[in-house]
Amino acid sequence: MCKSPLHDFLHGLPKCEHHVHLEGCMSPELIFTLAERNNITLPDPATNPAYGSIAALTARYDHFSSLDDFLAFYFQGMAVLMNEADFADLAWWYFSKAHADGVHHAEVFFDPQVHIDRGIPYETVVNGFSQGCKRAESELGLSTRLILCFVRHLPVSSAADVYEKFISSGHFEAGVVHGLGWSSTEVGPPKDMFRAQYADAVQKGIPLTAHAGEEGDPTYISTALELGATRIDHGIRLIEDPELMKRVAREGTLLTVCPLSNVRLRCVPSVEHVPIRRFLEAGVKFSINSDDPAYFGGYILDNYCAVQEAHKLSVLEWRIIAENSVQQSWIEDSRKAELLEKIESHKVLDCEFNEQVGPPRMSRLLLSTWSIARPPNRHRLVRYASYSLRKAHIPPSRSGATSTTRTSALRSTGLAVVSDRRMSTSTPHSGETRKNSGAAADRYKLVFFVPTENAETCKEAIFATGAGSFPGGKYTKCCFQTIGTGQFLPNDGGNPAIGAVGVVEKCEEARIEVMCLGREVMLSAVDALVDTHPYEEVAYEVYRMENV
Ligand SMILES: Nc1ncnc2[nH]cnc12
Ligand SMILES: [Zn+2]
Repeated sequence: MCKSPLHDFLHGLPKCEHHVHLEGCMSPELIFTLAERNNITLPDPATNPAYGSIAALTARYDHFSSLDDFLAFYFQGMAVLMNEADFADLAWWYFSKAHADGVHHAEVFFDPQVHIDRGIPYETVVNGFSQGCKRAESELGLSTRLILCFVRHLPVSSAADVYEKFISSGHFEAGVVHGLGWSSTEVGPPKDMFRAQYADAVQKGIPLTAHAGEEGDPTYISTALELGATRIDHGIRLIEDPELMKRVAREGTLLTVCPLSNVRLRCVPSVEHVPIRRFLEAGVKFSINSDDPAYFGGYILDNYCAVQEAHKLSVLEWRIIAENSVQQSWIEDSRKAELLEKIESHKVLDCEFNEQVGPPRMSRLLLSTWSIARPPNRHRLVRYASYSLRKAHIPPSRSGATSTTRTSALRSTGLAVVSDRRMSTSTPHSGETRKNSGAAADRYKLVFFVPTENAETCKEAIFATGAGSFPGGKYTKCCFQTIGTGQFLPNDGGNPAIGAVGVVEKCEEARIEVMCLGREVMLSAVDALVDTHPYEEVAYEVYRMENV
C-alpha cells in the first residue's frame, strides 16, 4: 500500500483498464506450476539461470534492460499455456485481481500469433480467454473487451493469417473480440507493417489501437494514427513532438499509459519522468494501466499509487483521469453512463484524507483539462461542488456526514451559472440568469466558445472591462485558450454567421477561460462578449469560484 493520503480514494475510484496483456499476468509461480502440469520443459538453468527457481525468475524481472529483453521472458512464460482451461484461468485470475483493485471495465490484449506459432489453435486461445471474460462479467459485474494484438516480431504473413481467422470466425460481429491492436518489438520492423490489415479493419468499423511511442520516437505514433488507430498504447514519447501532441489533444485520442512498465523497461528512469503533468497540461487524455503486471511489479492500483506518489495529483485531477478513461472506453453509452455515475458517487468526503491543493494548480487543471471530458452539465456542476467542499476544509470527523449535511454544504457553495445561448434561447443573456446566481461572491470564471478568427477581438473587448486582471494590476490580459471543434445545426428562423440553415456546421473554435474579479466586471465582460461575438447565439458559461 502506498503512503499517499489518497490511497483509499484511489483504491475505491472506479477504474477502467485499457492496457493489460493477459499473457503478461503469468506470475513466475504460475509459469512453474503450468510447466509441470502441462509437461513443458522450461529453459535449462545451466544456460539461463533465471529459470533455476521461482525466486530467481522473480529476481530477474527486476533487471530488464529493454523491451526486447523483457519480451524474451514474456514469450517464454506464455509457452506453458496449452488448454482452453489454462487461458480461461489466467483471464479469471487477472479479472479477480483487477476487480479487487477497483476496476469496473477492462479491455485486455492477447497475442494469438505467438500461440498459433507453437501449435495452439486460434479457437483454443479465444475460447479460453472469452470464457474468462464471461465469468468476470457474470460473477464480478465487470464489463470486458478482448483486443487481438498483432505482434511486430513475426512476419506480416503471420498477422495476415490470424486476421483471416479472426474475420472468418465472425468473432467481431459476435462481440467475442472487440478490436485490434499491435504490440511487441517496436523499433526495427517497418512502422506501418500492418497497413493492409488496418485498412481492411477500418472499412469494417473495427476499433483499432497500437503500441507506439514506448521506445520508438513520435513517428511511430503518427504512423499508427495514419493507419487508423484511434488510441495509442504507451505514447509517452509524444511529448517530443509538440505539434503531434496538440493534434492528439485536439482529437481526443486516448493514450494508455503504463508507468511501472515504463520504468521496468527503462523507457524512463522513474515514474516522475512519465509525462503525466505534461499530458494533463496539454489536455491529452490518458488512462493509467498495468501492461504486464506479473512482470513489472504491480497491478493497476499499484500504478495509480506510483503516479500519486510521484506526481501528487489532486482529487479533481484523478476524477478527470477516471472520467476520461470511461469516455474513451470501447463500450456502449449506457455502460459509460453507469460508470460515470459510479465515479460521481465516489465522494471525496467518504475518504479520510487531508491533501491540500492550492488554487493555482486547480485553475490550471480546470483550464487545461476540464474541457476534455465534457460530461453533461450535471456532472460538471457536481465536480465543482466536490472541489468546493474540499476547499471548505470540512474536517475528517465529518467524513460520515449525512446526505443532508452534504446537500446543504453543496448549496452553500452557490455554484455555477451555466448559459448556452447558442444551444438554448431559453436562458437569455439578461436579468434572470444574473439574479438567480446567488449571493455576492467576488471571483467568477467566464468560459466562452468563439471561432478562432474572432477570438482576439472578443478577448480584447473582455479585457477592456477589467476581466483577466489580477489585483494590483501586475498581471492583465490573462486567459487560457484551447482549440477544438464547435458544431451546430442552424434551423428555420436561424441567421447563422457561419454555415447555412439545414446543414450541420463544424468549425474550429477556441474555448477561452477568463477570471473576473467582482460581479460587475463579470457582467460587463459578458456584455462585451455578446457585443463582439459574431454568432447570433453565443455559447458561454459563468462559474462562481470559491475564495480561498
Ligand atoms: N510493453 C509492451 N510493449 C510492447 N509489446 C508488449 N507486449 C507485452 N508487453 C508489451
Ligand atoms: Zn503493452
